[in-house]
Amino acid sequence: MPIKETDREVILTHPTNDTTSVTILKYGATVYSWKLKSEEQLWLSTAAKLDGTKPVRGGIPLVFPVFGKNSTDEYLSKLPQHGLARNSTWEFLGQTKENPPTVQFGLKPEIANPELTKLWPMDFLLILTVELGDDHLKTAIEVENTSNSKELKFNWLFHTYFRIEDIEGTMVSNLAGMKLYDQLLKESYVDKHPVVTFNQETDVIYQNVNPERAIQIVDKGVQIHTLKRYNLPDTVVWNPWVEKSQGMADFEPKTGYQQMICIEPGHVHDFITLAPGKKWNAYQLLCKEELNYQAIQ
Ligand SMILES: O=P(O)(O)OC[C@H]1O[C@H](O)[C@H](O)[C@@H](O)[C@@H]1O
Repeated sequence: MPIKETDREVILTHPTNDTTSVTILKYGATVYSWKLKSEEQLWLSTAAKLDGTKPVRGGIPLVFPVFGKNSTDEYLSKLPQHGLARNSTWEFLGQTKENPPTVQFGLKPEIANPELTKLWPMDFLLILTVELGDDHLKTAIEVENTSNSKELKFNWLFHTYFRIEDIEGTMVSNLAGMKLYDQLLKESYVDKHPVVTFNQETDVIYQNVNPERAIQIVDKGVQIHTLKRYNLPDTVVWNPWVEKSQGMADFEPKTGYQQMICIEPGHVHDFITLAPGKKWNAYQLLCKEELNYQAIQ
């Protein structure tokens, strides 16, 4: 059976290769494992909570309707960091395609975390589509404003934790020349480095990253992950390094920062505003590709 549903999660196995699979927790509709030919592609903390008591530390948490902690909007400012989608149990809507196996999950205020919808009383419908290819994983989101009178203002982001061998031997390509906001320095500048490398805590938001650029994670000259995006202009690059990892109770092992890098495509630099009845769509596609330095023209 290519699709297995339990109370807690949904597992898709590729019909022509049973060593390729994806596991999605209903809590947060969080993809927490993606295996390609038996090899795990995503990082998951060994202390991650999978019981719905906390957002998952690892995999692909979904960030909506606000990225980070907002301090200006009347309602969004009341929500916890990264909003309510990752702390709500989504409804499994079933399978929509046999091959590549594709499933959908839905979230609306009636089933979302009631403590949080009380703070942000908006009408919305989210549909997450997860497609497991034999060589890719695509996660697509549709946001619908189901109100007939009020605008819907939101951010969206796929908080993707990639598994890597060694952060100090890792480079991220094709972000060169992009403007970024450094969340630690609280400063904006243009990144002129040909590739991003890591030797300390990193928390930056690249803005308006050309949609045709594939972001590649390169380990000692070898491409290990390629990330493509549709309708997601911003990209957050995050590694907590030593001290920040120490401070996160659900981040284990404490040396785990060496084996992970978050590359998070989203729309977070400003808000999307949807008129009543309108829909907005976006996706990320994770795959493997030849090295292609598009940033160096
Ligand atoms: O600890 P969390 O709420 O899951 O957030 C984890 C991280 O998410 C993003 O990458 C932000 O840019 C970081 O500032 C934040 O620390």
